[in-house]
Amino acid sequence: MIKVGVFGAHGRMGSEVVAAVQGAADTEYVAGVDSGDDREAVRGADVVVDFTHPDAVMDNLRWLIEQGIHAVVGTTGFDDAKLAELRGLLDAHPGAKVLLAPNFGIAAVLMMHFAKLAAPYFESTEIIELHHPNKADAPSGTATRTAELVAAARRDAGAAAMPDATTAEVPGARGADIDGVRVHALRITGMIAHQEIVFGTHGETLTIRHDSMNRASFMPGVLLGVREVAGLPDPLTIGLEPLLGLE
Ligand SMILES: NC(=O)c1ccc[n+]([C@@H]2O[C@H](COP(=O)([O-])OP(=O)(O)OC[C@H]3O[C@@H](n4cnc5c(N)ncnc54)[C@H](O)[C@@H]3O)[C@@H](O)[C@H]2O)c1
Ligand SMILES: O=C(O)C1=N[C@H](C(=O)O)CCC1
Repeated sequence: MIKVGVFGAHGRMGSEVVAAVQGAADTEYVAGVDSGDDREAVRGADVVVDFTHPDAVMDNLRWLIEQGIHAVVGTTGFDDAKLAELRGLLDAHPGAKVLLAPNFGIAAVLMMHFAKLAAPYFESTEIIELHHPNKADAPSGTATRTAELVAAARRDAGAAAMPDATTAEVPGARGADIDGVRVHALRITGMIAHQEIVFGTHGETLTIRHDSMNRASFMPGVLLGVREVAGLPDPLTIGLEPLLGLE
């Protein structure tokens, strides 16, 4: 049995994770920790799953790594500075492994993979992400990672800069520039998590769309992470792709 703790246990995602861990045959739920609770409650866990807040996650990870507890992290809002700090912490405290995935939906991971494959064949690519209005970070972690994957695939293929004649712009009208890829973030009541990647070339367009209909959709990916994290080859793994044989 894999002993599992949950940080953010009272939240929208954390409560789904508690139910998934309690329902799986090979995992044992140790404890849940939410804002203000003592993290000591998860001592004894092999793995802690973190779905908290971009402002809280680094402090949680520092503690877990110092205790040698593996972490499966869904919390978003990671930038280069946070990733560098995380790598430093893992170097200083060998033992704990961290799996950090901006999206645990298997179909969402496939969407990112397909976008990476398509990117070199199109002059233009833009991303539209649509989420519920309670989300703290924009653009989403998924959109940011998709933009980075598209940009890297275009660079590897020697693609020219995307055409864009805009010279007069109301700030924000063209979205955020992530590694040269425009990302547009919508916050819409009633939605959960959705994304479109729109590709265009002469006379043809391609749109790849993914929709999460509920938060249970993320649980197969979270449980896969819980099962695999201890055996991952590197201290830090970003994205679920290697666990699905996609790279
Ligand atoms: N990777 C994925 O597949 C995926 C899917 C959905 C959401 N997310 C991300 O997960 C995060 C949480 O999303 P949510 O919708 O569940 O948010 P939420 O606000 O519903 O839940 C977050 C919970 O964390 C708690 N919390 C805050 N600080 C804490 C701390 N220091 N220790 C313990 N608990 C703390 C809050 O009280 C809250 O209960 C966000 O960053 C979101 O973008 C990722
Ligand atoms: O609900 C959220 O918040 C989500 N966040 C992730 C992101 O930022 O990509 C994944 C989808 C849901």
